Amino acid sequence: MALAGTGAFAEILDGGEVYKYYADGEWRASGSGKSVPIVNPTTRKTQYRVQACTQEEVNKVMEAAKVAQKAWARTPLWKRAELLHKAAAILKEHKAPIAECLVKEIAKPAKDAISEVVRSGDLISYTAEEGVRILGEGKLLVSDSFPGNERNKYCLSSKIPLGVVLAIPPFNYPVNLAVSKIGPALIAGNSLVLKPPTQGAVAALHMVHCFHLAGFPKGLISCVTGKGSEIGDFLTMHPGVNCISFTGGDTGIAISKKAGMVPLQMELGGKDACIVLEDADLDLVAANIVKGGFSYSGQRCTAVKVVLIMESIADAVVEKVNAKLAKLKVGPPEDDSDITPVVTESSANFIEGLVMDAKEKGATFCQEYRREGNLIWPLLLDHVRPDMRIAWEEPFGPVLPVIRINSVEEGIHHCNASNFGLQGCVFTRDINKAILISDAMETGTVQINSAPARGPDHFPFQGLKDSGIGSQGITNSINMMTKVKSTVINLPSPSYTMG
Ligand SMILES: NC(=O)C1=CN([C@@H]2O[C@H](COP(=O)(O)OP(=O)(O)OC[C@H]3O[C@@H](n4cnc5c(N)ncnc54)[C@H](OP(=O)(O)O)[C@@H]3O)[C@@H](O)[C@H]2O)C=CC1
Ligand SMILES: O=C(O)[C@H](O)COP(=O)(O)O
Repeated sequence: MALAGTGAFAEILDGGEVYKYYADGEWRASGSGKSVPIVNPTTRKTQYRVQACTQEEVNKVMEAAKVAQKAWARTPLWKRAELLHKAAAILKEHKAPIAECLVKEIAKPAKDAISEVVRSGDLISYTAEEGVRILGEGKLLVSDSFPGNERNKYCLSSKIPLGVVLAIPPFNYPVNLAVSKIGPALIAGNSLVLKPPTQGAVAALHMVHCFHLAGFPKGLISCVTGKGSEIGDFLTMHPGVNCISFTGGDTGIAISKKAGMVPLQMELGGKDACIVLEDADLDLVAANIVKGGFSYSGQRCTAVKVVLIMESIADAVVEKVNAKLAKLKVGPPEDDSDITPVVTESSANFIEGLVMDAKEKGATFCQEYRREGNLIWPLLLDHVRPDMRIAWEEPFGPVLPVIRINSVEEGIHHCNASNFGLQGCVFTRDINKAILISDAMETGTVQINSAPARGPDHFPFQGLKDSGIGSQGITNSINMMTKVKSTVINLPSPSYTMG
């Protein structure tokens, strides 16, 4: 049942073929007269079209954002939170049409699509509450805590907004990884310009409309569409931008080199390692390798991307994983398949390249390699060696390499030799060993006895090395979208309270 672009969302399409972009509180067609096709990964046919916005339209959006932010900064915290709660409720109320967009644009399984929207509403509400708390207090410092000073100065320090935040989320969570930036930016008193991924842009436009329906001030939130390769640099290098929050691949590394003197929040690629010790619960390991490595067809930055398993238990675990992989449902996202088509043909081709390289170099194929269009059947590659590309590169697909190790040190070495440092996980019944290994792994997060995951969304989430800059997670995102202001009261003479 076609839900996208109808009912409450009809004005985004406005009876046309091309979804409009959002600026100054209204839906607009771009003056470029051009549009960007969004190809359905399952049918490989154009599903939707969005505006190819112009640089002039970006300039106007930035000007409006700057003006709107000044008024928004004078909006009481409770009022900001109230509007965010309203947007969250509207988002959850309309989860069906937004989930339909996720199914059609990024082939997200229907149930996962619904849960992404609900999770996003919960994230917005949690952010509203957290923001009221942490932004509702500051610090008072007295001068005499520093040697040689009397108590004749009071310093009041508080967190104030940065200005205009540019948010750029990736295709695989175009709603959740957008609101994970939008919520913190708004509660902190900033305005927000969103450039959604092309694949996922219509889901993002529907999400933006929920903020529109909630009644946010005109110009405070904008959403410009267009290929990142065409409009991206103009956005990230725009003088009107005071902060960039980006989630995606190594594009983020290039952006960090081009951006001006602005705070950057970068959540980039990952090669999350799963280290399995001999005393691990092998059924737990197998379940987490399958869930961690193959959910959403491996298209998660926190997916398990390499298994480093002690030789003595490798056969047993590989057998258990293969048995579970055989039971996964492979097909279209509408049928709630476990494995659905990857997002683009170029992504499928990249994955195939890694598989063929592994084949040439002698990896053991636990399943026949099978691909139909963008649909790739789950594939476990055993006896992978470090000279194979898949030992190091991020397939972002349902293909998982297993490297057999003979010592924990070997596993830690491989994990730390990666350019990535997002998450990792270790399976063992010995908590002391787990802590030692966690401390040794150069990653932002280590999961003990579970697969890597960003959620729940209030946990700090950060990438080291090429996996990112700064930290996400609701509290850390709110804080990084503020700066500190100090106001010092100077007394004519020292004054001490007598107690
Ligand atoms: N660390 C994390 O939390 C996450 C990391 N990722 C990583 O992202 C990658 C897959 O996501 P994907 O969307 O393909 O990543 P990309 O880096 O290709 O794109 C991310 C976003 O950047 C935009 N973009 C592209 N080029 C530019 C540019 N020059 N300037 C500004 N923005 C630009 C894209 O727009 P457009 O779509 O129009 O090109 C998209 O909105 C994987 O490497 C994955 O590991 C994904 C999710 C979460
Ligand atoms: O980047 C991703 O792919 C998401 O951040 C993963 O989120 P999740 O681990 O909660 O699915």
